[in-house]
Formats: sequence, C-alpha cells, structure tokens
Amino acid sequence: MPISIAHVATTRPERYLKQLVSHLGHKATTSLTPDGRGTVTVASGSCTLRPTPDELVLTATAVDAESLARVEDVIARHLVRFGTQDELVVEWTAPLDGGDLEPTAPVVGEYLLSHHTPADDILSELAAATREATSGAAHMQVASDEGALLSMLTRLTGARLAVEVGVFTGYSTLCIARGLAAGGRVLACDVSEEWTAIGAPYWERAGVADRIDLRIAPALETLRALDAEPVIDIAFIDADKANYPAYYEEIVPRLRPGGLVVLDNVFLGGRVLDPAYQQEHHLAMRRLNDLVAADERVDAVMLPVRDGVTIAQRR
Ligand SMILES: C[S@@+](CC[C@H](N)C(=O)[O-])C[C@H]1O[C@@H](n2cnc3c(N)ncnc32)[C@H](O)[C@@H]1O
Repeated sequence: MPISIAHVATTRPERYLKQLVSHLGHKATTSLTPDGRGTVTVASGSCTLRPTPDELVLTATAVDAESLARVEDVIARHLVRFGTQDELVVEWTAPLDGGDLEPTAPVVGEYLLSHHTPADDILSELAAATREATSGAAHMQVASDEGALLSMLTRLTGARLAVEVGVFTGYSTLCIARGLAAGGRVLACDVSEEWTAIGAPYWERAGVADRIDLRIAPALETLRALDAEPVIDIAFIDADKANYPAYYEEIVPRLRPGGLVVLDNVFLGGRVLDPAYQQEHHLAMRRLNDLVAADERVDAVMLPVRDGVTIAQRR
C-alpha cells in the first residue's frame, strides 16, 4: 500500500514547491518540469509536487508502508517549517495499494460503456464467442468503447497501413480493419494460431478478411523484418507487456509524420503507479511511460480509457 496523497491549502503553492525542491536538492535528487511540477526522490521513495491555484498536491510513493511514512515525514516536516507563517497543514491519506486503483470509478466506466456508438452484431458475437471459447482469458479483449476508439483513430489517420501487436481473437483487429482507407491493410501480429483462428470467421463475415495480413510469429521478429521506411499510419500495441519498450522502438521510426502509435494497458491496473510492484512488466511499463512522455519524436497523451491508453503521434 505505498501511495498516499496530501492536498495542502495555500495561496502560494509555487513558492513552497520551489523552496522545497531547492532545499532538499542538497540531500535528495530533485527536479522541476517546465510546467512547474516538482519531484523529490530520497532513499526510501519519492514525492511529486503539483501546484494548483489554491493548493499544493503531494503524491508520495515508496516500496512499502514504512518507507512511505519516511517520505511523508521528510516532505511534511520541511513544508510545515517553511510555511509556519501561513500555518500550512499536511494531512496524508491512508496508504493506497496501486492494484486497487482504477483510472475511472467503476460507475463512470459503466456509463462510458453505454455511451459510445454500440458494437454491431458481428463484434458482439465475436465477444460472446471469445468468452465461451477462452473463458478466463477473455478479459484480454479490448472493451467495445476502446474498439470504437481504434476504428475512429484508424479512420482519422486515413490509414492504408496499420500494424497490430497482439491480436488474440481479433476484436481489435476487426475494429482497425474497418477503419482502413480503401486498399488499406493491417499487419496483425500474434503467436497463437488457436486464439486468432476464433476471429477469422468474423473477419470474413464483416467483409474485411482480405485487409488482414495475419503473421503468426513473435511480434518482434515480424516488426524487425519490416522495411525501415516510415510508412506506418497507425500501430496498436496490446501484447506481452515486458516487450512494450522494444515494440515501441521498432514502430516509432517506421511511423510516417502524423502517424499514431496507440499503447494499451499503460496503467497496469494501477500497479504502474505503485513501486511495490517490481516484476519485469511493471518495470518495463513504468520505463516506457516515462520515455514516451519525454520522447521528442512524438506528441503523446495518456487517456484514462479502460486500463489506460497512450496515443503518441509522430512529429
Ligand atoms: C491482450 S491480448 C490482445 C487482445 C486483442 N488486442 C483484443 O482486443 O482482442 C495479447 C495477445 O498478445 C499475444 N502475444 C503474447 N506474446 C506475444 C509475442 N511475443 N508476439 C506476438 N504476440 C504475442 C498473445 O498471444 C495474445 O493473443
């Protein structure tokens, strides 16, 4: 449970933020972003500081509750001391576990699901067939609102060449294929013959089977074998999470200017925020999220859609 937040009421949040970052810079690693946010990293964890018009918002993270308490203490003690005149009060929330977080409240998620252009019969039947045939794995399929988003983004880019990494039973593949411009195709990468075979009859029924070029092989091999020319209009990454950084690095140089790479599950069910989660895929996603935000080759935005979706556009 290593995340906690404090909302510190003050009319001078920027002043206190800078004072804290500058003072702690002597004994901790600190940084300030151009838009005025600060980070303080000490041995036990870190704290981000964000000014709003009437408060300073602190978010502390650490690998365990004891370390979190130390981070909270360092930040709160200094802030209260600097703000004696303004009588600053720092009250941390009870520690939260990243695995319990959701990008939107469940009730909001439900509302969103019932307020997009509904999936048609073919997509709905593919979703039902996936639940029946794959039981526990069916949660891997994109939800209908994310599918609609993929069709829309594909259409908006006027895509003639799309790449998908992670087909499963082909729901997202079908959404992308439907958004392609005339003559377009989607290069669909997966390692499972069994799962992708479930989708193939639905691609036929939707009349898009001839636009889908399915490659059964590790996706990195397929991507590395592609021409180096920047001709991809849109790419969707939704496969093994530990390889996301490698997929991203293969795809970005091959995107045409204005082309999009769309990354699914960037939130990892909230675990990406919580340093207690240290498995390979947690580390890879954290690293990738930081890299994308700072990547000068793209403009990127992370959306609270389902499990977090990043859209990055090649400059
Ligand atoms: C989350 S599912 C994809 C869901 C799909 N986008 C959908 O909406 O139905 C992840 C898929 O990645 C595939 N996968 C895992 N490792 C892979 C690899 N190294 N190369 C290609 N595909 C891989 C799995 O077989 C699985 O079908």
